[in-house]
Amino acid sequence: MVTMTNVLKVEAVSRSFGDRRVLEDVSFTVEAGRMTGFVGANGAGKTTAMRIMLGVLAADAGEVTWQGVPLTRQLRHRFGYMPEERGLYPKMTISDQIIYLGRLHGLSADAARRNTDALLERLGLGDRAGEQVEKLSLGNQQRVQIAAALVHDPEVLVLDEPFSGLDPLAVDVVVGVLRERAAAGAPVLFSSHQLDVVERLCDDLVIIAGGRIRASGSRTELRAGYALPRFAVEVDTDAGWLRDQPGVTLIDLDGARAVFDLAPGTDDQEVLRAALARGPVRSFGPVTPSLAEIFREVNQ
Ligand SMILES: Nc1ncnc2c1ncn2[C@@H]1O[C@H](COP(=O)(O)OP(=O)(O)OP(=O)(O)O)[C@@H](O)[C@H]1O
Repeated sequence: MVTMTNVLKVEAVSRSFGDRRVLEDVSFTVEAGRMTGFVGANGAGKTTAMRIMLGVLAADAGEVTWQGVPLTRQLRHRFGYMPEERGLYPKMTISDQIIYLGRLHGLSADAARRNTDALLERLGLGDRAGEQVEKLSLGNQQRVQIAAALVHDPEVLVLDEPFSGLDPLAVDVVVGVLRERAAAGAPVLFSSHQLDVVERLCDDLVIIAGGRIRASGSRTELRAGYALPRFAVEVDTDAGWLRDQPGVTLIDLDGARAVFDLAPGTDDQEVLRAALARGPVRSFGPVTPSLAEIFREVNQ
């Protein structure tokens, strides 16, 4: 059962490099059983925050807790971490490498082999298991990185750009694997620049810009919070009459389809009735902003 304390919590974390403040009072939570997308422009501070979460880098202030307990080396050992760049051993075979990492995390030889075989199979690398890592394409090396993060059945997953370099089919496979981990109760935090993937995948979102958290919460809440008073309508004939409709600002008109904003206090049903009075209405409703639109607004 997921309890309230089953969260990975970043609390008031700040970090500077020299006199440059890179993270400023950063707080957010990653809840068990949920996929949390961490998005921000280049240099926003995602990698720095993730490195602090994994103890690779110290915070100047603030702390990171798991189930209410400040992170220790021992606790972090039970985490799965995919850094932006992990040095894989180029000459080692893929399976030896993953087994080795599993053993490092305390798995028995049997368990390490079993998990490695299953993961490599799942990630589409089953028939490459005996090959050296350096012989793999970048995308396949990325799959090995994912196997490396997951081999010890971690309690918590923190993944920096797990989808970069993957083709769309590989993205789907990795999405499936991560969803399973979340469904089994792990909090999963992942950063990505592929907003379409984040939009499809995440339950919760954390948006960072210039080292500060600009928005966080469930994807549904965030989208609702940023919803503009914007509507789309599709009718059978030209929708140009909307120009003269009180309270309506036409944003886009494409023949029978139109997107428009409503002035505060204007009843959308009034506009619908006006449309119906002119003939059939095929669709009518508010436009929910995409993650890309929210992201642009936050970064303005
Ligand atoms: N070791 C370091 N020394 C000095 N500055 C650093 C160091 N690591 C990161 N920075 C700076 O901190 C800022 C945040 O970098 P970070 O890598 O966390 O961003 P990011 O959001 O992960 O970016 P990207 O999407 O490009 O990977 C950048 O301005 C970067 O130059």
